Amino acid sequence: MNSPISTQVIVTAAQMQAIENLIFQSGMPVAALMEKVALKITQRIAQLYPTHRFPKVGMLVGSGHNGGDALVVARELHHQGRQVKICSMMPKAKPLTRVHTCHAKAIGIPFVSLTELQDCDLLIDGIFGFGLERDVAGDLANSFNLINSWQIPILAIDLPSGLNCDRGDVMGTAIRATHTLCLGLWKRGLLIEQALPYIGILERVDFDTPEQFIIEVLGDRHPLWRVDPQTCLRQYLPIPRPISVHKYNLGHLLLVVGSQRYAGAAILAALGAKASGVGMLSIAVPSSLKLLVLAQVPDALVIGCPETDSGAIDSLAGLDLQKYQAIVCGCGLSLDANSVVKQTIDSDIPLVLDADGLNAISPVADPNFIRKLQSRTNPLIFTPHGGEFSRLFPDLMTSDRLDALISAVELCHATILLKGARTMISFLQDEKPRLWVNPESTPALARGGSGDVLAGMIGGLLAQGLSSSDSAIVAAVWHSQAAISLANQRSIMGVDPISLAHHLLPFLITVAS
Ligand SMILES: NC(=O)C1=CN([C@@H]2O[C@H](COP(=O)(O)OP(=O)(O)OC[C@H]3O[C@@H](n4cnc5c(N)ncnc54)[C@H](O)[C@@H]3O)[C@@H](O)[C@H]2O)[C@H](O)CC1
Ligand SMILES: [K+]
Repeated sequence: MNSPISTQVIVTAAQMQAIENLIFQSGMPVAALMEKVALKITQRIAQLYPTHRFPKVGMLVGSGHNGGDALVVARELHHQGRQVKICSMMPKAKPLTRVHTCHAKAIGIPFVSLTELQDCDLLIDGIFGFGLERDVAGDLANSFNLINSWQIPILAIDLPSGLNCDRGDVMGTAIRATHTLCLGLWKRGLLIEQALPYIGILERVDFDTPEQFIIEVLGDRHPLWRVDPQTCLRQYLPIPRPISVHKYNLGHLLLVVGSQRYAGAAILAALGAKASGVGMLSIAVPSSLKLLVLAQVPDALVIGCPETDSGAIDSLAGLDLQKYQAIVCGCGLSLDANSVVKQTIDSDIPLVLDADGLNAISPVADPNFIRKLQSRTNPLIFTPHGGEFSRLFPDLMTSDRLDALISAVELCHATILLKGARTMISFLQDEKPRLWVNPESTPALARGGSGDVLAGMIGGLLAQGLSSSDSAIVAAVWHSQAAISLANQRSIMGVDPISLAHHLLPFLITVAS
């Protein structure tokens, strides 16, 4: 994923502070950086919240440099003609915050009690940034709850006050922002699902963090990265095709999918795979589903397999798995096809395991089986949602999502795509774990069948020669961006999986233009 490092790296508060210290030690004054950051915040406020619609702005100011940022913003907004009021939320302040307080008073900005901010059109949250040390409690917690009850738009500087910068959890209570301007580098806690209800729309305000300082603190094998969706799609899609290429050189993908109970999943995975542009698509289904699937995907080679009494695939007898460039196994398979799943793992062909393909191997606990997974020479991709992940790795879900995912990857050496409001993809790179967060999605995707489309897309990209990590990341970004685009056209209720699959390619044209 080729973008400047500062646009993609995810850091903890301690790492951000260490990078900031290098900036200061090299000669940049703290006050100068605060001015630079605050001016950029002010410019963004002017774009997002124009004066004619948001004339009265209330500043919530804490004791640290987050409060200092807010005071510089207050000064600038005042000079630009807004009606600014400031509420100092804490009695003491750091020296730099104190001098900005004095200046703001001297130029006539009123300092008021909290309740006097209730008539504002916009609130700026500069109470805590990455310096939050303990739970928000007592009167301060009551103030946070009061602010949240007002229904006034709130723009949070760096992060919503009360959110843990690293874990994204609420420390006591937190401000529910409508917009968050993350300063400098992406903070870990802002990319964690439980923080989402507090963050609103998330943006990063760049202040030209020097790359050498980032690398000095993070090293060159930093694990946590945020995908830039537009860059990712432009870099990888559409997959270029030589002018005289043959369909057999564009990958042959096998889907091992479907059961009488879950027939639709086979079709949805096939539609996702088709959109990937894969050269040849074969679909192994229980024989009773063959005509149904063929009618929906006439361009695929549909293979009717022997089936169990319950209508699941009984065996892949007669299929030479070695002739495929990739296999997707699991969508709608049911739990009666477990032996088939084992067969696909034993084949050592690049493999995507989804849904019942994952349930068939849950929990991953037997040391011999783990060794078998580790010793595969070809890519193995797991695509669990949270529930499937917990069943796969019951001992790991106790820690936070990012840590749990990295531990799972270290355990079984697979590429794992953990689905959710912030889908994360982790894998080993040069034997070290790496994790990418897909930062944009839509709740429109919380719908049966979305995951089947995704699994097919990943398989199609894998069969065409993308690495396992690139296949998973590119498919996740494409899937979610197409869903966002479709939701904009048809509302959040209109993103059913068939429509989504049909929208994948038209959406791609809009990205390229
Ligand atoms: N490189 C950058 O990202 C820049 C960051 N800036 C801004 O500075 C803040 C971080 O500032 P800092 O002073 O370290 O911390 P805070 O402003 O978050 O506040 C800490 C302050 O609050 C006290 N405190 C902590 N927890 C509690 C609590 N639960 N209850 C009461 N009081 C608490 C603590 O003792 C401190 O006094 C960063 O987020 C940016 O907004 C720079 O301005 C520009 C560069
Ligand atoms: K804040």
